[in-house]
Amino acid sequence: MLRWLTAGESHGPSLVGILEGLPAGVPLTTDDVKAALARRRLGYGRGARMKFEQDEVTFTGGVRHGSTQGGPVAIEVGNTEWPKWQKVMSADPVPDDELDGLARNAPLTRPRPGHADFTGMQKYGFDDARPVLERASARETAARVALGTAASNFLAELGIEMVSHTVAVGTVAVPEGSAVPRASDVVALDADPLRCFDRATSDAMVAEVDAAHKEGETLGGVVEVLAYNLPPGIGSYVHWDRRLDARLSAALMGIQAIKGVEIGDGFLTAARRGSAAHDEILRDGDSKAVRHTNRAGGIEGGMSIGGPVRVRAAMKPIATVPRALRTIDIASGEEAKAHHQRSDVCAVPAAGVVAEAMVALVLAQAVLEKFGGDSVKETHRNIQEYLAAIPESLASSN
Ligand SMILES: Cc1cc2nc3c(=O)[nH]c(=O)nc-3n(C[C@H](O)[C@H](O)[C@H](O)COP(=O)(O)O)c2cc1C
Ligand SMILES: C=C(O[C@@H]1CC(C(=O)O)=C[C@@H](OP(=O)(O)O)[C@H]1O)C(=O)O
Repeated sequence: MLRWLTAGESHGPSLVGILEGLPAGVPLTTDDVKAALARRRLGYGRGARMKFEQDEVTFTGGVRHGSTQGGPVAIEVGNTEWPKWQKVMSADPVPDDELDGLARNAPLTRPRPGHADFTGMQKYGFDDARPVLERASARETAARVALGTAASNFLAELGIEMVSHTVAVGTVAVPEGSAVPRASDVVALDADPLRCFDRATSDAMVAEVDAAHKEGETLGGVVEVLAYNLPPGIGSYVHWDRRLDARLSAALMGIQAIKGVEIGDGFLTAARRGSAAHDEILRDGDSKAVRHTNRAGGIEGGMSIGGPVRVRAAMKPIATVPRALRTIDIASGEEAKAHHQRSDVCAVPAAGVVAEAMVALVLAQAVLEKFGGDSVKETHRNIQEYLAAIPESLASSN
């Protein structure tokens, strides 16, 4: 079974990700991971930290000469800002006189509504929000994107390709029925300030971010991930926790600040009449079955149907609002304004890259469950055999 785990704090020396269960023979290099991490730093509206901080990538296991070996893949994402945080975040005890007067070490006692600060302090018994926010921070998503690179390289070897894009920022959304990107559009998407596929909407999104920034506000939005060429039958209808839609939803909801997930047309479908809600099964000429619509987002009965998988995730606005929200100062017991030093105005484009990584991990896991394989070649062979064994009467072309 493919499984993964991350460790590390926002201002620690590094984040670490471990991915276990990936077959041997997946092409994977330091540059691949660096490129993916650079994409996660993109996006109009991100804070200063994205510019001065760098991710340093080191493989510490599982990869040799640019190819996975079958053992756990371990990736370390070092943080170039570590020297500034060494004392504050030291694993070993630091003498009081060395910490005294360090601004970075001042206790954070005004928890931010919308972040993990307050309840994290209650739960772990801290009187300072620092240890909570260090792990709750979405900096952790750098480790997930690093692992997602390995998963998407595996999927690419099987012909499965992915792309993500921004479909809404605040109240600005791409028009209903707009064209969706293909994997080959990634370069153009990454060059867009909001990673939006629609030029006019992207311009309006930039204006929305500028307006929010000026007013001391923050923004959320919606991202979409598409996966092409997934064989039919990935996932299962037999148990709730093996359904592909359930697993994708959990993975996307597990990203910091994601508050809603849609599979295909999702909530829109709920308002439709049945005759306009599904994807009819038609004949492609005289041969294969084909769908001319993709309302279901490529998933029926908890299984991929062979068409593009399409999922959306809704992100709430950033919790560190410059126009700080009311809270309680835990030290004084008085009402106060929540702490704010700096923050992203909008991190929706970055969330799209993270969502793509999470979808890649779940799809790689589900593909391996169905097809197995200790080498990519074996997985590939198993997929080919499965597809070849589907009787002509059931063959589909998308
Ligand atoms: C890519 C990304 C960047 C984020 N940047 C910030 C930020 O700069 N400031 C902030 O307060 N929250 C930021 N967040 C959101 C917090 O991590 C999130 O609000 C926090 O985990 C609480 O959300 P939850 O209730 O969903 O866990 C970011 C989230 C993501 C996915
Ligand atoms: C560091 C990253 O994102 C951070 C996620 C984050 C949060 O609260 O989630 C808060 C910000 O950090 P800080 O409060 O130190 O400015 C973001 O910069 C990153 O994505 O690499």
